[in-house]
Amino acid sequence: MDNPNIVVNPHNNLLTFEEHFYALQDVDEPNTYRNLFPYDEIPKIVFNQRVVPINMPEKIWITDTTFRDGQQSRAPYTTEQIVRLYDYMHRLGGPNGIIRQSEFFLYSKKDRDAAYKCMERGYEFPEVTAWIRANKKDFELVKNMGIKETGILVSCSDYHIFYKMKMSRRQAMDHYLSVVRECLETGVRPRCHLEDITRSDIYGFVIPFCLELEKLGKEYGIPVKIRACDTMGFGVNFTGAAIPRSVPGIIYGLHTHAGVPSEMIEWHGHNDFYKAVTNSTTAWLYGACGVNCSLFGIGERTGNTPLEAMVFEYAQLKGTLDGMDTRVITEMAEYYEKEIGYKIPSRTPFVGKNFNVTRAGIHADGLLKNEEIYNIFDTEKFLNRPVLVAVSNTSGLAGIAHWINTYFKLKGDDAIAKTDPIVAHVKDWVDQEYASGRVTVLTDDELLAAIDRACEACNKKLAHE
Ligand SMILES: CC(C)C(=O)C(=O)O
Repeated sequence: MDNPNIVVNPHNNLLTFEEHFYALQDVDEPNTYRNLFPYDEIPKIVFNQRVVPINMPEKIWITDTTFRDGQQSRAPYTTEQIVRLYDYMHRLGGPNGIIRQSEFFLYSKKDRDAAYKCMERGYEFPEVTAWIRANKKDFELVKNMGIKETGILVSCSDYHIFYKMKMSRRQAMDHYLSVVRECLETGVRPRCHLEDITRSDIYGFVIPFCLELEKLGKEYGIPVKIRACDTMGFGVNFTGAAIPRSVPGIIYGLHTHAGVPSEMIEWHGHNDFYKAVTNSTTAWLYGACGVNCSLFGIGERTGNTPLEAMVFEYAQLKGTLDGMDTRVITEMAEYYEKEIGYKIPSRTPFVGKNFNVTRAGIHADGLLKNEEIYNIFDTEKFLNRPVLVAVSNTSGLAGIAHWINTYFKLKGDDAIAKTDPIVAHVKDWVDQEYASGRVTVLTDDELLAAIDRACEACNKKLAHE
């Protein structure tokens, strides 16, 4: 054989090198990786010291699952709410389409109406894609609606294959391939959601399966997307950690061994171990172009990767926002709280009420001297959210002065100093409040009233002098 990349198997079929080495391992018993996931113990992170190279694609992007995985975990949005959020996402993602796609259920008429209404907006980005039952009728529906891509569930761990689907790996793979073929026959681009990849047999199932998917895609001239779903949030990004938990290892395997181009690899994370954001960033760094996110991380259990977080990860990695308008994030948060009625936890980065609010007096003193000392970046410029000091028993004169300056937008020579008598008056009142047993922070209205009283008192004093 001249070509060293072609191998002849015992049945005399010509196999590529990868197919030969990564043949499906059709095991009799499920591999549940009991050493990693003992179930009656906390899952383990093990290291095999295999290190794979960083390989960030030149173009990276975000895809959105707010209306699919995000909606699975809450009461359905109304059509108007979906369209409004979609409009916001279009503005946030900017003209370069950094928020590239958004996926929609098409099960009910209401689902389809929402998808239609978003498509009618005529935006190039985010492209509307589908999530459907994997059968011919639904592929036809996708096609007839003019949608080019649909998600298809292809669960890949033995937990799913053996326990949920009650199949062997071979049966599962054949079943998935026949469904994907049907999709390709309709002319719709399949996006294969490899559910539970972080508990799957990467070499024994995932890579052989992806090699077959690649072949199918080539046969139909339609590239097949691979979405690596960290369904239970088990992924880790530590150097030298072993697959299937290693995010770098999984992305490397898909790209290098299964030959999936970076543009066709997407990571879908969950936050069960607080790692959704960092795992998604890792997926970018090791060769996935796409990370799939939901707005504010709202999704199953602990949620998905928050979309707004990846906007800032993008900017940090690329050194540019590439046209994204981050101020829209604040508008979305306000809309979400006022119109949808969801209270964003106050400490949520970038959007929570307190994300850039400092309370301790000593910090407030620093802020008053130079706000960079206690603010992550110019949050007023990028999020329309000036850095704030909440007034409490520990705020001190500096905290109260900062609150007044921020609230009344007093800058430069107009700014009030912590030595101003008005500040001292307000502080006396604050001290009395806490001395009489108060434990909560002061509200804006209470502070405004205290400032009015302080101004009156100072004016009276001036009049007497
Ligand atoms: C159901 C699948 C596709 C998913 O969203 C996940 O694995 O989190």
